[in-house]
Amino acid sequence: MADTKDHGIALPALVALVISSAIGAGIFDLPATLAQGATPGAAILAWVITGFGILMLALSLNNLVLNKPELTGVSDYARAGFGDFAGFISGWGYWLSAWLGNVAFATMLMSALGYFFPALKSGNSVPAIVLASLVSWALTLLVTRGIESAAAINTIVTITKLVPIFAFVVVAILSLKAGVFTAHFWQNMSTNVGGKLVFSSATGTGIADQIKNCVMAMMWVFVGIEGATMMAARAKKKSDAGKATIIGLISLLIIYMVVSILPYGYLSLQELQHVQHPALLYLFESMTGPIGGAFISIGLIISILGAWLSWTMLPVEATSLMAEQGLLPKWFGVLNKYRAPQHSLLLTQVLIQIFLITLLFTDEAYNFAYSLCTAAIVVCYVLVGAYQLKLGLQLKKLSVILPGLIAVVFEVTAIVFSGMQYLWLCTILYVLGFMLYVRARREVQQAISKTELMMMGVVIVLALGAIVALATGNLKI
Ligand SMILES: NC(=[NH2+])NCCC[C@H](N)C(=O)O
Repeated sequence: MADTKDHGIALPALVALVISSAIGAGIFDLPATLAQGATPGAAILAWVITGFGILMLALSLNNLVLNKPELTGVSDYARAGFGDFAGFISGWGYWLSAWLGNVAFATMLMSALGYFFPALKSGNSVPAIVLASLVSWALTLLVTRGIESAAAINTIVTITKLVPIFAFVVVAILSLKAGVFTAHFWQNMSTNVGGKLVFSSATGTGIADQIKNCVMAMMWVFVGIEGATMMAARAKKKSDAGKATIIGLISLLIIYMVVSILPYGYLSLQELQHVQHPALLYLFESMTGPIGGAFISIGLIISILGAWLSWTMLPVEATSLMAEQGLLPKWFGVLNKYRAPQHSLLLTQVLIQIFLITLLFTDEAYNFAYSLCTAAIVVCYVLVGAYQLKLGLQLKKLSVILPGLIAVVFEVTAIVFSGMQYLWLCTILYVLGFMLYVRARREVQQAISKTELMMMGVVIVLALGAIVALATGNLKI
């Protein structure tokens, strides 16, 4: 295979792709999300750890893309490495994650609109849920009518989301009150490292707990990186793909760190914890005035709508592929006259609708939705890392083994310590998947193996446990 393609994507464009595909809604609330659980010192440490873990995942994906070009989509790696059932587990997780993330987008979009229309502010008031549902149905309808995201639209969306973020960074630097930042930062670092208390009772926990509090949010903002690294296969030069992944990820890490850490130098921790959502918007408003707030809010609205549209198309691509592979019933793959998988789109939208309604009953709608999204995608990420690890062991090559191994260890540790309850909730949605899987296997006349049955059994028991825990109030959402 030639190393250079004539029509491939050049390095700068690839880097931009990696960056813009991960930035959706998360960044716009990062300062408050992190301040709720950590002091700046702990947050920086958490960024370094998460950044490294995700980098290993990205490197694994990159290696797989280049060496297994015949495989498409994240779930294909799981299937190639560990069989059909693993492929199903990964694909279903990816699909769940995609639409659960859209629920988070919905709440964030409403909060952003709340800047202009206060009734929507909380993100999960009745008017907000009604409007979010309408937007969601509209996007689904557009995709059902065969709309494809045009390159021109993507460029506009990328610029409109990056400009406000950079404006925020510049203004935040100018607004830094050196005293606030340095005092808090070092004070926390030293007291934390000493294993004792931090300056605020609100985060009166040790450094390990503070890191734990950040990890889900930090992983959430990196979701989407897998799509961009897959695009790397279309690079002009093969070697550019790896470079783009690394440069893109490090740039992203820097942007996230700067955006989330600077505000610690503008407001005290207590104030930061109580900033309205989306935090970036209200921080910018307080730094520059109401026009500044409107500016960020419009950037945010466009960013979310753009990301939401692509995340409406992505999950049904996954289910179509699964239908083709006999992992889901053929019903999922049926295309309408616009070549869109309409059944799958409709089912996804109905589930989003149900979830949007349940948000009325949670206090932390946004946190709840993004944590579920992150937990679900961790399932796919672990399987990607595991496949990379398996290939590395076969090749006996440390440079292949290490990224896979570290990615697996990072993802598993992160979810065990930070998001177990969300993963547990996801098992309920897996039960729905199993019913479809069993049907699909019958369609392609494949028997379900004993191991598969056993694994399903375990998940079903866990799911029942989750339902009981929810009903008895032992599992809080
Ligand atoms: N709908 C989704 N599944 N979105 C996942 C991407 C989230 C993105 N990283 C963000 O920060 O907003």
